[in-house]
Amino acid sequence: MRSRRGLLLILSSPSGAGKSTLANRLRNWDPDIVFSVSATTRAPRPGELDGREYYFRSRESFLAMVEDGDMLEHAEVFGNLYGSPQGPVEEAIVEGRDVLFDIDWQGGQQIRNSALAEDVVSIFILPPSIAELERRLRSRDQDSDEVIAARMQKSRDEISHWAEYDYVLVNRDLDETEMKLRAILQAERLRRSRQVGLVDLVRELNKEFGDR
Ligand SMILES: Nc1ncnc2c1ncn2[C@@H]1O[C@H](COP(=O)(O)OP(=O)(O)OP(=O)(O)O)[C@@H](O)[C@H]1O
Ligand SMILES: Nc1nc2c(ncn2[C@@H]2O[C@H](COP(=O)(O)O)[C@@H](O)[C@H]2O)c(=O)[nH]1
Repeated sequence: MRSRRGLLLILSSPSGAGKSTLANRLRNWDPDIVFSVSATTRAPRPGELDGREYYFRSRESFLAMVEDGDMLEHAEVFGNLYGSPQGPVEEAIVEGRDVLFDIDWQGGQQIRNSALAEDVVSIFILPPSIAELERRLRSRDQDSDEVIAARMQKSRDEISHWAEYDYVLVNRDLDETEMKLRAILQAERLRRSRQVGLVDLVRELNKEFGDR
């Protein structure tokens, strides 16, 4: 067992700013991080696998999970339901493993207002410009013009929640943003660790002072 509870690292941003890309990079850097696989009623994109990117569920089965109290948070985003299953999150944090969420501002608010609030570190990712946000959504080449237009329209609303987050990063250069994310995670881990050996070390240091 590790000397601290795992932390809940929440990434939010307008659609296309780079959350999923950054989340994948962070997981490659530290494979011990648990990614919270959300459930959604959205249809899978080409290449997405059930249980890897999302648990793809019907509306009925999603609502049954909510009804059974199995969701830590859930929200309607761009006309579909999305939610974070609670069980894997609780398991991970008692094991001292950190959990990474790629969720919208509504989910971020719900987790910050939950019993797990003390474990949360929240990060908002801003795009460098609206034109670049649209370019990224188009470059992903996975959504129709209609879906992209709807996401662009909602981006203003998502961005209006930036100040609710502990950290705000502008994702200009991917390598630079990844380094900043790593730095935040390392600092927050240190801040929360109980530093088990510290009391003994300080006793030793004081003893050395006494011997001088
Ligand atoms: N700093 C960057 N510079 C250039 N392209 C980027 C940068 N960050 C991400 N991208 C690209 O932008 C596109 C959108 O990124 P991504 O899918 O990670 O966004 P997202 O915030 O997870 O979107 P959604 O909320 O819709 O899931 C991808 O094609 C990704 O490769
Ligand atoms: N509140 C929640 N929001 C979620 C969750 N999983 C994903 N999301 C957000 O939805 C949008 C769209 O995602 P996409 O995969 O369809 O592009 C994006 O902002 C995600 O962050 C969740 O469990 N809860």
